Amino acid sequence: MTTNKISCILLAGGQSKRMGEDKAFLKLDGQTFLKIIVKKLYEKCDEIILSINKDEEIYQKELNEFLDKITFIKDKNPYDGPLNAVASVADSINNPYVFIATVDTPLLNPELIDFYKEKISDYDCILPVINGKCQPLNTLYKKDALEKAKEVYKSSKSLMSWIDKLNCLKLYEDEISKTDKNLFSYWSINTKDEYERLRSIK
Ligand SMILES: Nc1nc2c(ncn2[C@@H]2O[C@H](COP(=O)(O)OP(=O)(O)OP(=O)(O)O)[C@@H](O)[C@H]2O)c(=O)[nH]1
Repeated sequence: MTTNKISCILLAGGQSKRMGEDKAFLKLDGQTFLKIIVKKLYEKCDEIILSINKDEEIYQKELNEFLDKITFIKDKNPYDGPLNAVASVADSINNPYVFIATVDTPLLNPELIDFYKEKISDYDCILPVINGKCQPLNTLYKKDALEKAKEVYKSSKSLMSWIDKLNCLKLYEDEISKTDKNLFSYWSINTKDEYERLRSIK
C-alpha cells in the first residue's frame, strides 16, 4: 500500500566544536534549539528519529510532550559525521518519505516539508542549492535513498558522495524562497558570532 507518511530524522549528535557547547541546548526566546525544532517536526512528521551520541535521558525531560512520536537512536560509530548518522538510522525508517533536519537551524520553516513533498515526484531527493552551495540537510528524501547511504558510508564519510549516487531535483533560491522567504531554514548557527547575530535579530 502506498502511503504519504513521513519520517523525520533530527541530527543532534554532532560535536559542536566551533560553538564550544552542545548546539542542541542553546536557547532562543527561552527554548532550546532542540525543543524548537522537535515542536516544528512534530506537527508535520508521523515519527521523529532523534539521532544522538549522548544518553537519551539527557533529551527526554526536555521533550516530554513529544515523546509519543520520538525514537532515540545512537550512531553506530559515535561522532563520525552526518552520513554515518543517516546510515545508522536507515533500517529504522518505516515510511516512504524522510525529511532530514539539523539541530542547529532553529529558524527551519516546516512548511518546506509539504513543499518538497509536492515536488519530489519520481526523484530520490530534493537538493536545495543556496548561494551556489548544495544543502543535503533540511531536505526531503525517499526511504530507498537511505539504503544507498549505508553503501556509500562503507567507503566515504561525505554526504555529497552519497548525493552523487542519487537522482535529486535541484531547487534554487527563487523556488525555495516562495515558502521560506529569507531562506532561514539553511542558516546554521555554528559559532558564537552566529548565535549572537541570531539573538540580535530575534
Ligand atoms: N547523530 C549525529 N549527528 C551529527 C554528527 N555530526 C554532525 N551531526 C549533526 O549534523 C548537523 C550538522 O553538523 P555540523 O555543524 O556539520 O557538525 P557539528 O559536529 O554539529 O559541529 P562542529 O563540530 O562545529 O563541526 C548538526 O545538527 C549536528 O548535530 C554525528 O556524528 N552524528
